[in-house]
Amino acid sequence: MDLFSTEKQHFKLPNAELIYIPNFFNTQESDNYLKSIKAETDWQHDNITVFGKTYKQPRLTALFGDTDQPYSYSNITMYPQPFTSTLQSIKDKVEDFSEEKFNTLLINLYRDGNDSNGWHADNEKELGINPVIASVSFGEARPFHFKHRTIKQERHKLILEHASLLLMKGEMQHYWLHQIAKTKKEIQPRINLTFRKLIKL
Ligand SMILES: O=C(O)CCC(=O)C(=O)O
Ligand SMILES: [Fe+2]
Repeated sequence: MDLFSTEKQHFKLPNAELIYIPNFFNTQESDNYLKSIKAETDWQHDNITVFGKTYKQPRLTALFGDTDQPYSYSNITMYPQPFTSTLQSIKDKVEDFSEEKFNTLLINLYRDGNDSNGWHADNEKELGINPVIASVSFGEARPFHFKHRTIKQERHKLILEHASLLLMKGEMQHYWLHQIAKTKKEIQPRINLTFRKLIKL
């Protein structure tokens, strides 16, 4: 099922709340953000270990934070860099809209259709119970697939367009998995920023 339309969308799903805002930023500023974040970020290309085998992660990443608290997922530990003024101004706008405070930002760079992000939930302990995650997209539109862990007919996709904001809320990270799949299409790079709030455990 395709839930997408061009209007601001508020989806009330079983065990999740999703809010999608196309054109949260204007096109011109988003074009500039895409270029400057891509060029100015010190990208990492980490190894991940899945079922005992080690691979290069199929995308580049970077972590930014207000604190020096590291963030660990899939056997990777990332150490934050301080927010740049560009990233801080994006964060301010996302915080104003969402009425949430974030202290950590994970950025993904999907260089082309071979880059992806496999099925997972953002359910690390340091995100707390029912985290709000704010996800900003610049560049090539990519489908965001999400599926309920136990209600098998609950499988959806949302196209995350250039300049958009997606808020994931409620119990989403407990009951749902999400992914960005590979594609054979010739596509341009995409940058995704996920703002998170890490708590001290
Ligand atoms: O690229 C996206 O839209 C999703 C990124 C994501 O799920 C993550 O970094 O945890
Ligand atoms: Fe995620």
